[in-house]
Amino acid sequence: MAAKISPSILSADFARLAEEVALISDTADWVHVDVMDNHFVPNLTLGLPVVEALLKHSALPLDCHLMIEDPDRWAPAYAEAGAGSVTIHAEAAKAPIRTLRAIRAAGARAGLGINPATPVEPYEDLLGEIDMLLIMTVEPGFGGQKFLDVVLPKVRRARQMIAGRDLPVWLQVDGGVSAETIERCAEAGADVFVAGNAVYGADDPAEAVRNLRAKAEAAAGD
Ligand SMILES: O=C(CO)[C@@H](O)[C@H](O)COP(=O)(O)O
Repeated sequence: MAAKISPSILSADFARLAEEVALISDTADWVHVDVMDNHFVPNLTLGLPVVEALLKHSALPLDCHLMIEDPDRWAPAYAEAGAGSVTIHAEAAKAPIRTLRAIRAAGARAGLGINPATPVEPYEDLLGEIDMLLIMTVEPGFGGQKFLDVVLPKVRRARQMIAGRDLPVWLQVDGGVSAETIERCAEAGADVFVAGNAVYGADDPAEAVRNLRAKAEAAAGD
């Protein structure tokens, strides 16, 4: 599958979100929105009202990543609001199958996220319930952290699991993805790349997205 780039607005100027999203709307595929509640992760960002507002101003679908303690309660509302994709964390969800089905029933793609130290194997049987598996390549909570190479073998195993079941599940990596690290992620089998600092920290965010895509596709042999 061709690489998909999902710039994270965590690294954008929160006071100018619509303009920041417009900067990448011609070159990116998705807009990654990090919802953090200061419980599941030690940071507080934004929630449903901001997502609803942003939906009216984004030409690209929103890829909402819920880093919150109670995703079972909140995830369906993001899908109903019009998010293109809603990802819940395996470590937080108490009823993941019900919640993933509710996300799909509301018309969004359902994502399951796992932290760097969470093994992927226990979730193999859930692959049929999801459209995307998100593997964190930093500890969740903040942008601008160093990429964790130690997670790459898990990305490789996840790709094998998905291929083994012949499922159309996208494999997303999130955290520390940059022009220096994206090739390693693509070689390991990732096909959706979240990048915050590498895009919004660049002088030309649109060009940064083009560059990331070119590197990912070259590494994947696309
Ligand atoms: O979910 C998170 C952080 O928890 C990410 O989406 C970051 O926002 C990615 O930012 P960079 O590491 O690419 O700067």
